[in-house]
Amino acid sequence: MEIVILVVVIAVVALGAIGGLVVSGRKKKAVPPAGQAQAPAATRAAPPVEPQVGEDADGAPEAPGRTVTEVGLPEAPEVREAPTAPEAEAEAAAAPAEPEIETPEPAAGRLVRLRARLSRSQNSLGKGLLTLLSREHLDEETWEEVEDTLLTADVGVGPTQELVERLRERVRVLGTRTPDELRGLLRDELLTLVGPDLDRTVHTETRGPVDRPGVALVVGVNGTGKTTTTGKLARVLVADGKSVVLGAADTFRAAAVDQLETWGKRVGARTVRGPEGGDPASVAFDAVKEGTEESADVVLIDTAGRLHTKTGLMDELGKVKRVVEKQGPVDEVLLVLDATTGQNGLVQARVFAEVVDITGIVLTKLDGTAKGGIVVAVQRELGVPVKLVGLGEGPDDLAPFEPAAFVDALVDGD
Ligand SMILES: Nc1nc2c(ncn2[C@@H]2O[C@H](COP(=O)(O)OP(=O)(O)OP(=O)(O)O)[C@@H](O)[C@H]2O)c(=O)[nH]1
Repeated sequence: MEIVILVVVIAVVALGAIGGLVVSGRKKKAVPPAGQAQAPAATRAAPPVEPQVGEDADGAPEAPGRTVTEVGLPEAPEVREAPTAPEAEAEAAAAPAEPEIETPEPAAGRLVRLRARLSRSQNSLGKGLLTLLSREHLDEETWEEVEDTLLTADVGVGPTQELVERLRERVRVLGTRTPDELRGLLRDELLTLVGPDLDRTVHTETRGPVDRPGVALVVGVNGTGKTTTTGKLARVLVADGKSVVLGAADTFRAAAVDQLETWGKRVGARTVRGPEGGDPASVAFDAVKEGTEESADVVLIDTAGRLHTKTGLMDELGKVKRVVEKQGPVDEVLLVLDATTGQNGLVQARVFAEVVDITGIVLTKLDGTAKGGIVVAVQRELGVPVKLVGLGEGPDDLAPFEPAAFVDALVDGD
C-alpha cells in the first residue's frame, strides 16, 4: 500500500514539473527580443484586421493604408565599402582638383615676348603707313590715305590730324627718303603720340607710413575681360614677390566669383567672397580688412560692371570706393576696356570716368584687333595712361604697357 502511495506521489510531482516547464517555455516565447522591447504592440503581432496609419479607431478601412510596421525609420547612412584602387583613381579624376600653385612669369619684357600678337595692328597701321610714305609722290590723296589708315586703326580724329601735320612737315624737310629714315620718322612721331613719359606704374603700394595693403579697384563693363585681368594682375604681383588677397565684389554673377577664385588659387592668393547677390561694397570692405589683418601686400578688388543705368553704376561703384576708403585711400583704379569695341569702348570709358577717378587703363584683346590706335585715343579721351595690355587668353598674357616696345612692334613688323 505504501509503495502504491509513493508511486502516485512521484507521478503527481513528475506531471507538475513537466507542466511548469511547458508554461515557462510559452512565457519565454512571448518576451520580445531585446531590440524591440520599446516597440509598440502593433509591431509585434499583426491582428487579422490591422489598424492603418491615419485611420479612425472605428470603422473599416476602405483602402489599404500604411501599417505602422511599414513606417520607415530614418535610414542609417549608407556605409560605403572602401573603393578599389581603380575606383579611387576615377573619383580623384572626377573631383575638381585643387590647382597646383604656379610660378607666374615675371612681368618685365612681356610686351616684347608678345609682340607677334600685335601683328594685326602691325599690318594695318605700321606697314600700311610705311607703304604709303614710301610712295614717290606724296600728294594730297596719299596724305588722305595716311589719315584714313590712322582713323581706321582708331587713333582718333585729333591725334590723327596732329600726326599727319607733323609727318608732312618732317617729310618735306627730309627731302629724299630712304625706307630706314621713314621708319625712324614714323617711329618718333607715333611714340610722341603714345606718350613715352607718362607714369605707367600700377600703384599697388600703400602711400604713406600706414601699415596696410595697397588697394586696387578693377572696374569695367562685364565681358571686357575684367575678371580675367584681375586674375592675371594677381599673377604679375605674385611674380614680383607680393602677397595678394582678391575681393570678389562682382557679387551678381556667381560664375565670375568662382572664376576669380580659381585664378587666385593658381598662385596661392585667397579670395574674399560674399553671398550671391550680396552687397559688393561689403565684400570690398571685408577684402581690405582681411588683407590688412593678414598683412597682405596688395588687395585687388574685382567689381561688377553692369551698365544698365548710369545712376545704378554710379551708386554701386561710388559706394564700393567710399566704403573701402573708410580704411584708407584706394591706390589705383584700373578701367578695363576691350580694344576690339572701338568707339563703344570710348563711350564706356567716358561713363566710368564720370563715376570714379580712373587712374589707369587696361586695354584687353589687343591681340584680336587691328585697332591698336585705340591706345592713343583712350588716353586722350580720359587723360589717363594705358598701364597694361591684354594680348591673349593665357594666364601670363597681360603685359605692362611699354610705349617704345609697342611702337617698335607696329613699325618694324615681325
Ligand atoms: N584674346 C583675348 N581674350 C581675352 C583677353 N582678356 C580677356 N579675354 C577673354 O575675354 C573673355 C571675357 O573675360 P572675363 O574676364 O570673363 O570678362 P569680365 O569683364 O570679367 O566679364 P564677367 O566675367 O562677365 O564679369 C574671356 O573669354 C577671356 O578669356 C585678351 O587680352 N585677349
